[in-house]
Formats: sequence, structure tokens, C-alpha cells
Amino acid sequence: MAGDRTDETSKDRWDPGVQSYASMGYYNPDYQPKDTDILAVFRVTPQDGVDPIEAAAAVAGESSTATWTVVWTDRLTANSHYQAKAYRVDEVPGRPGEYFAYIAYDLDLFEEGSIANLTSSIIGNVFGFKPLKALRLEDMRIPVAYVKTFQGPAHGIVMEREFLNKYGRPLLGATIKPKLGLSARNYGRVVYEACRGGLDFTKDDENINSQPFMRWRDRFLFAMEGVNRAMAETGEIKGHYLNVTAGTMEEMYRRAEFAKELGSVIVMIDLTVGYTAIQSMANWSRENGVLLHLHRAGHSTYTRQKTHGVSFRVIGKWCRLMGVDHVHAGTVVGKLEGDPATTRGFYDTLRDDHVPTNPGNGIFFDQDWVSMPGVMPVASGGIHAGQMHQLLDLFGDDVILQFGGGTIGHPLGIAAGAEANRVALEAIVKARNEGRDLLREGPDVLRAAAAHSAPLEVALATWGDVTFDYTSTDAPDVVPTPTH
Ligand SMILES: O=C(COP(=O)(O)O)[C@H](O)[C@H](O)COP(=O)(O)O
Ligand SMILES: [Mg+2]
Repeated sequence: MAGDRTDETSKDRWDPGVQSYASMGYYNPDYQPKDTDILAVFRVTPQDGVDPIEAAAAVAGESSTATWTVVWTDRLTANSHYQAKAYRVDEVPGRPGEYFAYIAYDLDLFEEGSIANLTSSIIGNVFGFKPLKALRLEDMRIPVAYVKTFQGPAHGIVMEREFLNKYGRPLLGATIKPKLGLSARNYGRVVYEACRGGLDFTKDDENINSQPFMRWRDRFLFAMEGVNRAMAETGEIKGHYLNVTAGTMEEMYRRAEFAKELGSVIVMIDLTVGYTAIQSMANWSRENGVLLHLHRAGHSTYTRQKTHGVSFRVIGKWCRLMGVDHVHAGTVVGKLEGDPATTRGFYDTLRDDHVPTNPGNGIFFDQDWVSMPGVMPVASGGIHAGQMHQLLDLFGDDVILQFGGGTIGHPLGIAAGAEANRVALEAIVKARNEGRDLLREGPDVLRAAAAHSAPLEVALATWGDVTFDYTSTDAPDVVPTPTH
């Protein structure tokens, strides 16, 4: 990067050599973003001595048209149209050395309906840029014109409820444990017990694909046998998320076809398969009438740290565009990272049709989804029946609450673990519907329900005091309301 902006002002834009990005037009405080622009806000931490405005301009440059030196071929394009513009740079309150840089990208820079293309620009080279100590993509505004080029969720929240015939309450699930090592028949037994005990779904874990101890076809057969037996006994629709994640697209389709043949209502993939594979599986899922669950495996490697990477609120937006029906979005109270306000912002982004700017929840821009269906968020990771009132208060009805250890670890067995969760949920939903104050009265409501349910009583005795109280790594900074 060519030093200070003022050094460059004497140079003509087209003089050869290295020039500051700001002087090449990548910083333009007068720019008025258009309704069709893609907007991004980055948290930029420049190296010591690097001018923040120049750093913001460099981010705009490197994530759109620029390279490190003036190139004469810029004159063969409508450069000022194609170049991204940093139009606003704010210091982050209370965090010296960090800046929010707002950048506008013309829609012409992106291929329709391709998250791979969008991300190759926005998070392509720019995160390794030497003049920056760290860079984080905090939020994006996806213009309606671009939203409309994506399929969106294969089915979405409303259709999922219609398929499953389940309304007015969160859905319940469990991840089968231990994560690895069970044989197919024993695995199917866990599915059966959890589903007959009262859960709506069970789930493959993220790292269960087709290992030597249990090949995928055997797992699918025994899991579906468990689902079918539980459906026959309970008269309810049940499902097991069959993880079709594999080394190639061809193999994923093969596994998904077999899941469909067996009558599974749902298949699952991991975020590790990549954006293009997710979009392809979303198309397959809509085409075949099968729900698509996405486990966000790997996301914390780049979403968790405040100063570098990509916020999950952005990944959540991409997931909605890519077209999954479910995505893990955090629990707040469980074992994994999740500041309450930040997590609330993820849930709004996934579910609501219009998401207004809300800096308190980390939302920097208004986002319109123009009736694109909502994605069902999944709260999973170290949760148990004793937190049911908090979970309903935090997330409302449109969420899947997944208790893995909190079902399968129940002292009276797996079906009892499932029953404890179902009884707790129904008691808390009833109390909510009667207008009771969940946070204040929730523990009493659970205790009263446990008087008639031995499984719930044992669950509360076993886990009632378990909490995960650690400082969050990703709480929102209080920022001034953005103008765009
Ligand atoms: O296996 C589990 C949870 O198991 P348990 O219920 O036994 O803790 C999931 O992989 C995590 O929830 C993923 O995290 P996230 O949902 O945050 O992506
Ligand atoms: Mg897991």
C-alpha cells in the first residue's frame, strides 16, 4: 500500500506505479449507495501507521477490481462503475485501532445465484492483505435484486410444519452419541428410543459419514427402521437427519436418493461441503420434496473471533440464499459460543421477512427478504430440559431444540430422556400460552410438571444446575445507527 493518501494527491490517477487506493477512487465519502448495490461492513484493524481511510479503500479495492499498482487496462473498462467504494469509515467505540468500513459494490460485479462467486470477491484475497492486522466481515446488505436470483430454502419453515403436521411449539431433536463408533444396529436403537420417547427428530452428528465402523447404507437402513417403528407407535411424523456429506457431489446425490427411497423426510449436509455443493443439494431437496438440514461444522474457525473472519450473521444470510431448510444458529445457554444479543440477530436474519437495522443485535443494515421462506434455526449444543423456559423465551416457536447428551445421557435411558424433554416443552409452552412469565416462573412450572413425570424429575435432578457461564467472544459493539 502506497503510504499516506496525501502523498498521492499530486499524482495523476493514471500515472504508472503504486498509488494509494483512496486516490484511485476506492474511497468516496460522497458516494450514495444505490438500492441495487451490495453493501458490506468490515471491521478493519490496520497495521500501526496505516491510515484507516486508506486501509478501508484498500479493502474495497482488493475485494473488487484493484491490484497493487496502477494498470493501464483499467482504462478499457468503466472503472469507476466497477470499482467498489468505501463510503464511510467509523472508529469502533471503545476499541482503539479498529474501524468499521462501509463498502458498496455494484450488482454488476456478481454472477446471479452464486454464493461461490459472491464470496470469491468479498472474502477472496482481501483477508490476507499485509497492511491489515486483522479483518472481519461483520454484515452485508443483499439487495432485493440479488435476493431474487437465488432459489432460497428448499421448503422453509411454513412448509416444514405442513409436511410434519406440527404447529405451535418448537420441534425437538437429538444428536446421536457417542459421535463415532456405534454399529448400525445399535445406532438404529438410539433413533428408535429417542423418537418413540417424544422427540420429533434425531440426527447424525457432523462427523458421521461412512466410516469403517458403520457404512452409510447400513446406518440409513437401521435409522429408518427406528424412525418407522417410532412413527407406527406414536402416530406422529418423525425423522432422522441422514447425513449425506461425502467426498464428491455424485456420492452425495447417491446417498440422498437412497434416503428418499427409504422414505426419509430429511437429509443433512455439513457446511464443510462448500457453498456450491450446498446450493446443489438445496436444488435436489426442493426437486425431491425432502427437507435439508445444514450443520455449520467448521464455522467457528472463522466466525468466533471479533476482529478477524466472518460473522455468522453473514453466513446465516448466505445460508438462506443458498436454500437450506435448517441451520444451526446457537443456544446462548448451552456449551458453545453465543452472546444473547448477537444470537438473536442470527435468528432474526434467518426467520424474519424484514430485518431492520439493529446495532444492539449486531445488525448493520435493513434486510428485505421479499417473501423468501425462512430457515428453521437449530439450537443445539449442551442444552437440557432444565433450560426449557429460557430456550422458549429466547427463541419462540420456530426453532428446533436439540438435546444430544441431554437425551441420551438420561439415567433412566434414552426414551426417558426424550420424554423429559417433551414433557418440559409442553409444560412451558402451555405456561407461555397462559401468559405466565417464563423467566420468573419457568423453574416452578418445570418442577410442577416433574411431579407427574419421573423422567423430567430425574432430568432436573441430574442436570438442573448445569450452566456454561463464560465470557462471550462476540458481543456486539454499540455503534451509531448507520445511514445506509
Ligand atoms: O453434536 C452437537 C451437540 O451435541 P450435544 O447436544 O450433546 O451437546 C452439535 O454438533 C453441536 O450442537 C453443534 O454446534 P452448533 O449448533 O453451535 O453449530
Ligand atoms: Mg455435533
